[in-house]
Amino acid sequence: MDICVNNITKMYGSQKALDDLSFKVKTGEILGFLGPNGAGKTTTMKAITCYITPNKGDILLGGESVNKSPDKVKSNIGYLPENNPLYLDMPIMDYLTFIGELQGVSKAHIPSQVKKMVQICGLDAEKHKKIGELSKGYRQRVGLAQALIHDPEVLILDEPTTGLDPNQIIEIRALIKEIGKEKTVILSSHILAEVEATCDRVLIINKGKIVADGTPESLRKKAQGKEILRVGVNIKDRNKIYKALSEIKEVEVVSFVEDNDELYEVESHIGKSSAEAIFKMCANKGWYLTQLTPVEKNLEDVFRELTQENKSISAN
Ligand SMILES: Nc1ncnc2c1ncn2[C@@H]1O[C@H](COP(=O)(O)OP(=O)(O)OP(=O)(O)O)[C@@H](O)[C@H]1O
Repeated sequence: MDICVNNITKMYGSQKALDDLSFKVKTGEILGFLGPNGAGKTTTMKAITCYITPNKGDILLGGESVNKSPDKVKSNIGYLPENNPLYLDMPIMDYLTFIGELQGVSKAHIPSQVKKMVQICGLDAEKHKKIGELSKGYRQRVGLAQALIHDPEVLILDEPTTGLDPNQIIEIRALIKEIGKEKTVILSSHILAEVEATCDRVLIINKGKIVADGTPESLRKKAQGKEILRVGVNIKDRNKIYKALSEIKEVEVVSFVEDNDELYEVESHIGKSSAEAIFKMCANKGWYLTQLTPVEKNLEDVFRELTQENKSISAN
């Protein structure tokens, strides 16, 4: 089921939490929603799930509007809110049955749906425990199970791995990827590795506006701009190498790499590549080239660049 967010603005008093925000998510996509604290991720998710009403704009889920048909929209959404609020005194099975009833699953189907969720979310070994007796990772699984109990087509997950240990994070990410094969998923995070590991596409939001949109790979490439090469030359006289590299016409900046007296970082002029000239120069001089590799910006650099300054890129 497609999601179309059309020009939504949300004000909290005089504060603009969302500023004319628009984006689309296609059926079957896992979209990572990234942004620093206060960027507007939770507000966007609450608007999609009809928990808040935007001051302007509309959101369509499979063509149904959050403004005109909120009940229809809600019936198609599974939501795991930030901090995963759960009834700690309830046993897992009772809790899932209760949520199934609230979500309008027919009485006849509730036992089989609960059983299915327990199986999909890997809760079988713990299913007779009270929620308060579970580890954080298992509580998160219960949160996912409650979001999925009515078999929604869209899943909205607000920071689903917050507070989990590294093993639990890997398990929950794998579970989300598996679920995402059949559902449209939006997942918010400020952990870059999370969206890289789980999502097909990334939206970066800052101050209520989209500042980047694309696959993790395409965003990295777009943000790359200039070629940066890591160059290794096995010659003791560093200044001699530095001077020779600096004199190559395609090269703009040469830097020493700390803690390694064989390595240099070479930045080319915009639109130029220095790799061939560096290779030829070393061959001509009889210098042994130990490394010539492009330095890739990672998503963390892209994120920092885009959320510190008012830049924006689209990699679609
Ligand atoms: N109920 C509210 N009343 C007033 N301001 C709010 C309310 N909810 C959110 N805000 C403000 O709206 C802005 C966006 O908040 P939001 O919670 O959507 O950000 P976020 O990207 O989810 O942040 P975080 O990563 O810290 O959870 C923030 O400046 C926040 O203080």
